[in-house]
Parts: sequence; C-alpha cells; structure tokens
Amino acid sequence: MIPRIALTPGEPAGIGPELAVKVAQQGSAAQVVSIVDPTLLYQTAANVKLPLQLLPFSQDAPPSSTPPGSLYIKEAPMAAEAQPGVLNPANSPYVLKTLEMAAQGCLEGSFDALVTGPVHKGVINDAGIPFSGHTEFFADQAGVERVVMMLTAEELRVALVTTHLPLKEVSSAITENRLIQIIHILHHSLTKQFRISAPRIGVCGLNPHAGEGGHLGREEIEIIAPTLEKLRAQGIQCIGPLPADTLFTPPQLARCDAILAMYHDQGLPVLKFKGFGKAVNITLGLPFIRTSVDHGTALDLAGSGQADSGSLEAALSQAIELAKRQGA
Ligand SMILES: NC(=O)C1=CN([C@@H]2O[C@H](COP(=O)(O)OP(=O)(O)OC[C@H]3O[C@@H](n4cnc5c(N)ncnc54)[C@H](O)[C@@H]3O)[C@@H](O)[C@H]2O)C=CC1
Ligand SMILES: NCC(=O)COP(=O)(O)O
Repeated sequence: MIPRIALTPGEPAGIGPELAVKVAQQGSAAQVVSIVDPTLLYQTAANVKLPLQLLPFSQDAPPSSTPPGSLYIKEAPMAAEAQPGVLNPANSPYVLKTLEMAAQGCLEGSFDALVTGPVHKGVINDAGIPFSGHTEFFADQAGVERVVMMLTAEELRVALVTTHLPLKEVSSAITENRLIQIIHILHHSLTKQFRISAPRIGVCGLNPHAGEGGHLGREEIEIIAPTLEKLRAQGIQCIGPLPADTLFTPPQLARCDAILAMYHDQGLPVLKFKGFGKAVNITLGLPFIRTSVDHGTALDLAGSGQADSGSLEAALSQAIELAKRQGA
C-alpha cells in the first residue's frame, strides 16, 4: 500500500513552507500531496537554496511514491504575497482553506492521513475568524464532539483533557462527562492505533499535590477520583489521580503507557523538554489520521533557512505508519 498523505505547510509567513521544502528533499515511499500556493513553495525553495519540483496531483491516478526533491501539489491561492516573519491577516482565509481542503479530502477518502505544519492562531483571530487550533477546527470539520490532543516523544505519550483554554476556565471544564469521553478515546486509540493490548493511563490531578486531601482544591475528590473509579469498573486501567510532579517522574512513567494531563501547560512542557524538535502531535478521535509538528510558526526564524525539520519528518513518518496499520 502506498499511503496518500495531505500536507498543509500552515502559516505562509512562518517556517512551515521551509519545513515542507526540507522534507521534500528526502522523497517518500508515500505520496505526499501539499495543499499550498505553489508560488510560496517555489519562492521558499529559492530562498533556502534547495531544489524543488512540484508534481501535479491527480486523485484518479493510483498513488505513487514521492521522488527526492519533489512534492505533489493541490493548489490553493494565497490572497497576498507572503513575507517571511511578517504576519498578514489577509492570508488567514487561505490558511483555513488549506486545512478545510485537507480535512474534506480525508473525509472523502482522497487522503489516508493529514500532516499539518504550524499555523498562527493569533493572526487568524486578528482576521476576525474565531480559531483556537487545528485540533478544534478538525473536530468541527468532522462533526465530532470530542477529540483528544496527544503528543509523543520517544516512549512518552502525553494527552490533554483541555487544550486551548484560558487557565481560569480549566477547572469548570473538568467534568465527569468530559473525562469519560477523553479517557475512552485515549484508551481506544492506544489499543487500536498503537496496538497496546491493556494500556495503563496515568492521570494527573488538577491541583498542587492532587489537592492535598481537599486542602488545596476539591476537583480530585469530587470529580476526578470518582470518575476514574467508574472507568476502572469498566476495565480501563487508570492510575491516579496523582500529583503531576509525581506522575512525571521516571518510576511512575515506567508504569504508564500514556499520561493524561488536565491542561496544556501541565503536560506539554514536560513532553517538549523530553523531545522538542522530534515530537509529534496526534489528534485522537477524528475519523481520519492527523499528525502535526510539536512547535509553532517560529516567526523569528522564518526566511533564515535555520528551521529544524525534525518534527515535521517525525509527524510524516508517524502518519505513514498509522495509515499503513489502518490499511493493513
Ligand atoms: N501546530 C501548530 O500549529 C502550533 C502553532 N503554534 C502557534 O505558533 C505561534 C508561535 O508560538 P510560539 O509560542 O512562539 O512557539 P514557537 O514554537 O513558534 O517558537 C518557540 C521557540 O522555538 C523555536 N522553534 C520553533 N520551531 C522551531 C524549529 N522547527 N526549528 C528551530 N527552532 C524552532 C523558535 O525559534 C522560538 O525560539 C503561536 O501563534 C502559536 O499558537 C504553536 C504550537 C503549535
Ligand atoms: N501546543 C500544541 C498546539 O498548540 C497545537 O495545536 P493544534 O493547532 O494542533 O490544535
């Protein structure tokens, strides 16, 4: 099977286009189809002095591998020329259009998986379009109520109960219903996609010391612990809730297949400390495979040729592996 993978380079003023050109250099056993304005990729390739050939993509032709120095292309026109490092809200609809084309292509079965480069959430909002992240956007596109953001770095997997939420809204978002949905999705994905027969999920508390017996917050006593009891009764191995600073120690990590953090900055700093530059962000619970980079648009590096493509390479490899497993 030759998987057909959609690739969206993301924000045109960021490092995404450069990363796409760099990834193209190696070629791929998969058919990598970039959904992008071709002018952007050709200009980027010229700026970073790398060869690039964009090959026409036909959905009706059988998938073929991607030769070194090339990418297949599905064209989407930008509204304005992109300047590296300079955000332009005029291009935000273009960015979202590429994501929509990719998601719809996956939903229609034209692509076996989707790999995304970084978008700039702020400039999309500055353009007047409410947007909190790919994760939520693809859930909407797919009509799915709940998805899970999970990042992986080597053997460490960190999933999140809440994603792009202001900290003051996190506590009220930790509900029994949400925890059950998230842990079911995580458990299902670890079993089916990652082939772990009886996954052990380590669950962080929300508060310092997991609430210190109620003296530092009651979410653990009132919501998290009783919900984990219900899940255990269903046969799901949940460890915790434990204080996050205990769960992220080597002896605890060794007995967990994934850690569930309550919010973005409880889990992701640890993950990025472990594997920034080669970690992968995976959205679980979508009706298609979606992987992404572990970093943002790095506007400070755009146009410099210095961006590290390690995470995009890892995201592409992971998408291909998952697509092959699914197709096998
Ligand atoms: N997958 C996505 O679409 C993501 C998008 N973002 C968005 O990116 C924007 C900028 O976010 P920041 O917090 O500044 O994080 P950032 O990841 O863009 O940059 C943080 C630091 O890491 C460096 N860096 C990032 N990627 C690198 C790479 N591939 N090679 C070498 N150095 C790299 C940057 O130069 C900077 O010093 C925000 O709008 C944020 O929402 C952030 C994370 C993920
Ligand atoms: N920190 C991870 C991140 O913000 C990625 O979000 P998304 O755009 O993949 O939803």
